[in-house]
Formats: sequence, structure tokens, C-alpha cells
Amino acid sequence: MSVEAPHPPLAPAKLRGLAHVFAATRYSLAGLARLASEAAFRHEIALGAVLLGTLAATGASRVDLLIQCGLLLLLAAAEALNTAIELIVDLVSPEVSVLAGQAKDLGSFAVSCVILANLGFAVACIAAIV
Ligand SMILES: Nc1ncnc2c1ncn2[C@@H]1O[C@H](COP(=O)(O)OP(=O)(O)OP(=O)(O)O)[C@@H](O)[C@H]1O
Repeated sequence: MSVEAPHPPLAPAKLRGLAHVFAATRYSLAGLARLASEAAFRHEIALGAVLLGTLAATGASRVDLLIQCGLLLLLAAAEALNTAIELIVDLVSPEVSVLAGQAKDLGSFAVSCVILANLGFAVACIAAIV
């Protein structure tokens, strides 16, 4: 008698219209909850609070604050994609390999670039004010 292997859980059915919008919002919130469990993301939130607080305290314009918020959102997006890369690499290559290391290093570099853009913009704004 042959024993069948258990089926992997099926992906959710494709939705359309408003149901798709609500489902996409639910998936995004689940992604945000997963990201919040990453120490790096919590450090970036702290960095964002410091940058926005410093800009506000030095009298930066609303436009500058909006641009900084946009750069911080880009940082959150980069960190989310970096975390996704790390999860996929750990899934397909849990053993040490050159390609796995390079994939993770590239994700880290992407995050570092956006952190530098945030710091550079904040410093330039503050230097222009004081
Ligand atoms: N499977 C692997 N093979 C080879 N090198 C790896 C592997 N996993 C991780 N590394 C190396 O270790 C580094 C850190 O990987 P790790 O998964 O611990 O990321 P992390 O410290 O959690 O990153 P982050 O702080 O961005 O979440 C990688 O950038 C890579 O250089």
C-alpha cells in the first residue's frame, strides 16, 4: 500500500475588485507585523524619529519634513525587501554558500544606500537652516 505525501497548503484563491483591495491590505499589514519583529527595522524607526524630531526642532519647512517622510518610507520598503531576500535565501539555501552570502550582502547594501540618503538629506536641511 502506497502512502501519499501530504499536499502543501494551497495559495489563497485570486480575488478581484474590492475583495482584492481588502486582501492586499491584510497581506501588507501581515508584512508590516513580520517586519516589526526585525531588530534592524525597529532601529530604523528610532532613526526616523530622531531625524524628523531634529528637523522639526530646527524649524525645517513642511516640504522638507514631507521629503524626509518619503525617504523613510523608502527605507521601510528597502528593509522589507531585504528581509524577504533573507527569508528566501534561508529557505532555498540554509547551508553556507557564496551565492547566498552575496544575495544577503546585496540586500544589506540596498538598505545602507537608503539610510545614507536619509542621513544626507537631514544633514543638508539642517546645514541650510543653522
Ligand atoms: N547561507 C549563507 N551563506 C553564506 N553567507 C551567509 C549566509 N547567511 C548569511 N551569510 C552572511 O552573513 C551576513 C548576515 O546574514 P544574516 O542572515 O545574519 O543577516 P542579518 O544580520 O539578520 O541582517 P539584517 O540585520 O539586515 O536583518 C550576510 O550578509 C552574509 O554575508
